[in-house]
This record gives sequence, structure tokens and C-alpha cells, in this order.
Amino acid sequence: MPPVKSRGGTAEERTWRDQLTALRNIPPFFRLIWKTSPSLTVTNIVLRVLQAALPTAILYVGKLIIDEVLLIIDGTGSTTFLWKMIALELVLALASDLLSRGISLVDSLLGDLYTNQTSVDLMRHAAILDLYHFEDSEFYDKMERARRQTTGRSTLISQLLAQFQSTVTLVVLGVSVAAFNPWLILLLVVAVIPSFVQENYFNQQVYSLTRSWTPERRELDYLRYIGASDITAKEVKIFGLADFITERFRELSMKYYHVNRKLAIRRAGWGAFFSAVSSLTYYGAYVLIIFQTINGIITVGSLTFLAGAFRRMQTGLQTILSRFATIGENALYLQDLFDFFAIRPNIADRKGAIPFPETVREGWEFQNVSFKYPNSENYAIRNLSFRLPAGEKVALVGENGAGKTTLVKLLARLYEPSEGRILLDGRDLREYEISSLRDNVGVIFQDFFRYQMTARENIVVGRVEESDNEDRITDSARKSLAEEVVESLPDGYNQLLGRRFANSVDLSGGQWQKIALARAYMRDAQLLILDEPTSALDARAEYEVFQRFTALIQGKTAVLISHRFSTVRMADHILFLEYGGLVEEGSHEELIALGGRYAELFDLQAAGYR
Ligand SMILES: Nc1ncnc2c1ncn2[C@@H]1O[C@H](COP(=O)(O)OP(=O)(O)OP(=O)(O)O)[C@@H](O)[C@H]1O
Repeated sequence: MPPVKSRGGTAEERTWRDQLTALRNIPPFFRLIWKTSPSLTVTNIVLRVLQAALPTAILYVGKLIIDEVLLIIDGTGSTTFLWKMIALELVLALASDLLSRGISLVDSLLGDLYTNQTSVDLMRHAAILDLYHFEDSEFYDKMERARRQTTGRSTLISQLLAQFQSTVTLVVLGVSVAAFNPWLILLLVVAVIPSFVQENYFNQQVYSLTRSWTPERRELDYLRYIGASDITAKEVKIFGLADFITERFRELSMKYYHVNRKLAIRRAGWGAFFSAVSSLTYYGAYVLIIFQTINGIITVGSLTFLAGAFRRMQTGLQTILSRFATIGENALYLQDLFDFFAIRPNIADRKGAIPFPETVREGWEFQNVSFKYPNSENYAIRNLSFRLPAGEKVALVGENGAGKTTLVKLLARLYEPSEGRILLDGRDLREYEISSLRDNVGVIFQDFFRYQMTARENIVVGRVEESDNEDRITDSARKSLAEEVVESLPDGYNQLLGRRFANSVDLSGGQWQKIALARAYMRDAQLLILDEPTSALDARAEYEVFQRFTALIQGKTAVLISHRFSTVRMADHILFLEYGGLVEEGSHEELIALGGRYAELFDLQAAGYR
């Protein structure tokens, strides 16, 4: 499987053209906005079109007022008309205020909805991806960047819509100004374009910088996290790591600050220069209009209209262009989001996938299965063949790194074999529907997750569909010995567990394991796998847990992983793994009689207890 490719090129290679091409992300982005809420989108556009016409209207009414005042001074004007115009301007100003409030309200509502919607989409998509994706650092970077898009990109919505509004305003103003003096339009373009090019250049530099520093920024986040987190606090104190972590954070963050500062200073310098150029052009245009008025070509009212309109057009065009650059830049970031959504899982249902058997008849069979992790050169499982008959309890034994957990992941189809195949009732595991396979294979891993939620929820995650089934929850807790843990909690099943939230209670490792084990009983899985979720229990408790487990799941198939032989010997069949391969198999008695590796390790452990 090829690694997830990063979008082409290093930071320096990113060009202006990239930003332009990134604009192609705008239509799909707009579709996302539309999908978020068609009614809010339409409302927003309508309000903005109305608002866009107002500046020209207000300026024009202002011109009429001034001209009328001058006529009244000359004795030829009409006061009624003057008052009408003043009233009209007031109404327009009030309407403009109302419209901007309305627009920012709709913007923020739409932005919030968009953030929620994309966060949900992101989580949904992450859920269908392969496990290996999460173990790939490049993918992780991409996911982190995409995650930022969910919140950061909601401003792009208002930018995009504001851009539309500014353009309409500019066109309306432009048409009316050109009616008086077309040269003013040319002057405007000359004043604004160089500034735009500069703006764009620096935006692109900032993007390149941010992007090329992604790994460092991730490290900074990580350091910030381990420097102040409930999970690390214990070790940080014991080992006196505070200075070590903060110093590392300080060094890295200052390095980032310095490169950033250099760019910010250059950007500010050039920005100031082009602002001066644009002020000069404005006054050039102003002088031109004043001369026209003095020469009687236009009225004083038109002078104020044109001066005002020119000023507005200039800032308007500047805003449009620089916003265009920001939109381009944002659209580049948007690419990260779309790239993330474009990643497809490799482990997916095949065409004509069949449901998991109602009842497994024969069982599972590994046929010359080999497996390499995508990011690794070495085989974690090598040429493994064995049978796992339906209804049998099999134990996996082997030293650390022998491949036990990997075998379990293959059985649960979190990964697929690199070579060989796994059969279930004579058919390749890949022919079965993933969802029904997952329903029927329950695994409790050694690093099961401790949800910072209630005790009930920690059990219910075993099968969320049964979250209202009180009997099933209490029954599962009883079976896994979690009941006594729950009974000792002040709030029982509703007790918040962990350390993250107020009023929560943290459990010991063994207590957590009993809660996690209840998840296994929540499901009706036909194959249940316990991958050392009992390591924190003492030997007697583990023995008891496994004994109950094998008795309670009568008729179902189970795979047990434990480093304790007292537990392992309970299994019907034992597989002894070494370096990803099978070295011995049989019942406990058979393996002891064989006098091989299993017997040797068993003696070693037994000696420790004598
Ligand atoms: N996500 C991974 N990426 C790359 N290599 C991995 C990954 N997980 C495990 N490995 C490697 O695969 C081999 C088998 O690991 P596995 O976790 O299956 O062993 P195990 O028998 O379950 O060990 P333990 O008793 O310590 O739990 C080891 O060499 C390990 O380093």
C-alpha cells in the first residue's frame, strides 16, 4: 500500500499559481456551505445585494442635497425637495445599519453551523479510514491540518460572501463614476494593483512557512500537552522534567517566532510603501476633480460625490484584491480538508460482500499468513498457518513482540495479510461485510481506551445499540466483576470516571480493566478476543476472570492472550509464537510433554512461584 502522498512540493516551490489553482476549491466549498443551510445562504446573499447598492445611493443623495443647498442659496432651489432628500438619506443610513447587523448575524450562524457540520464529517470520515492511517505521521499531519479547517475556515464563508458584496458595490460605484469621468477608473487601477501583488506574495510566504513548520508545530503542541496534563503530571514531578520540557518548548517556539518575525517585518515595510502610493493617487484624483469643478464642468455636489466615490472605490478595490489573496490562501488550506476527505480506506467492502455467518460452523483458518506493518521493513507475522475451530478457546503465548496483538488485528480485519489468507468457514475474510464482521468479533485490547465518561457509558461502548438495555449492562458488569467496582463508586453507574472533568473518580488499573471487560459481554460476538486486558489484575483475579469468561461464553470462540501460564493452561488449545511464526501448538499437557519452548517458559514462571 503506498504511503499517503503529501501535496506536491516544498515550501519554496509553492507559487502564486498554486493559489490561483486553489481557487477551484471554492465551488466545492460553496457546496459545503449550501449543504450546511440553504436558507441561511440565500438570506445572506439577498441581504448583501441590498447592502451593496446602498453606498452609491447614499453618496448620490448627498450630491443632490449639496446641489440643492447651493440652488437655495442662489434662490432657485426647493426646500421641500431638500427635506425629502435628507429624509431619504436618513432612511438609507438606517437601512444600512440594519442590513450590516443582519449580515453579521447570518454570517456567524452559518459559520457555527458549518463548523459543526465539518467536524461531524471529519469524525465520520476518520472512522472509515484504516488503522494504519493513524499510525502514519504524514497522514497525521494532514488530519491535523484538516481538523484546523473545521474551525479556521468558517471565516472563509463570510470572506467569500463579503467579496461578492464588495464586487457588486464596486460595479455600481464604478458605473456611476465612469459616467462622470472614465479616467478616474484608470487611475484607480494603477493605484491598487502593485499593492495587491505585494500582498499576495506575502500571503503565500506565510502559508509556505506555516506549512513547512507543521512537524515543529505539532511538536510544540505535544510539548505543551505533556508539560501540563493529568496523564504526565506524575512522571513530570518524579523525574523533575518540568525544566527539560519547558526549555525544549521555549527553544523551539522562539525559533519559530524569529522566522515569523522576519517575514512580518518585511511585510509591514512593503505594505507601508504601497499605502503611501495609494494616498498619492487619491490626492491626484482629488485635484483633478477640483479643477473640473472650478472650471464649471461639474457641480459642487458632483465633486463631493466623485471624491467620496473614488475614495470608496479605492478602499473597496483594495479590500477586494487583498481579500482575494486571503481567499486564495484559505483555499489552499482548504485543499488540506479536501485531501483528507479524498483519502479512501483500503480495507473496505468488496463488491458482493456477504454477511457474517449466523453461526460460525467450521471456524477460522490462517493459511501461510505473513504481515508487515506499512511503515516497517520487518515481518510482524511470518508464514503463519493454524486453525481456530468454532467454539474453541485458544490462547496465544509468546514473548513481547512475538506478534500476538498483530495476529488479533488481522483476525478483526483491522489489517489485512500482506501474503497468504485468512479463511472463515472456508471463505476469505475479505469476502465478508466489514460491519457485520465487526459486530461479530469483539476485542478488548491491552491498551483499551479509558473514556472520561460515566461508568455506564464505559461499559455501553461495548455495544452502543444496547445503551438503554439496563439488564444487559448490569449483567455484563456482573460477569466481568465490574459490578463490585461500580458499587463502590459514589454515583454508581452514573459516576463520571477519570480525571479530566469535575466530580470524576479515577480507578485503579485493575478496576478499569474490569469495567473494560464488561464491554466484551455487552456484545453478542461469535468471536471474543481478550488481548491482555487483565495484566493489571493480580494472578488470582486474572485466573478468576478468565475462568468466568470461558464458562460464560460457552459455545463461542475465544482467543486469550496472557503472559500468565496459570491462565493460559485453561485454554483448549495453545499457540506458541516466536518472531511472528508458530513454533509449537497443542494443549497445555501436550506442550509440557513436548518439553520445548513452552515447557521451558512454564517452568521458569512456575519456579518463580515456588
Ligand atoms: N503499528 C506498528 N507499526 C509497526 N510495527 C509494529 C506496530 N505494532 C507492532 N509492531 C511490530 O510488530 C511486531 C509484533 O508486535 P505485536 O504487538 O504483535 O507483539 P505482541 O506479541 O503482541 O507483544 P506484547 O506481548 O508486547 O504485547 C513487533 O516487532 C512490533 O515492533
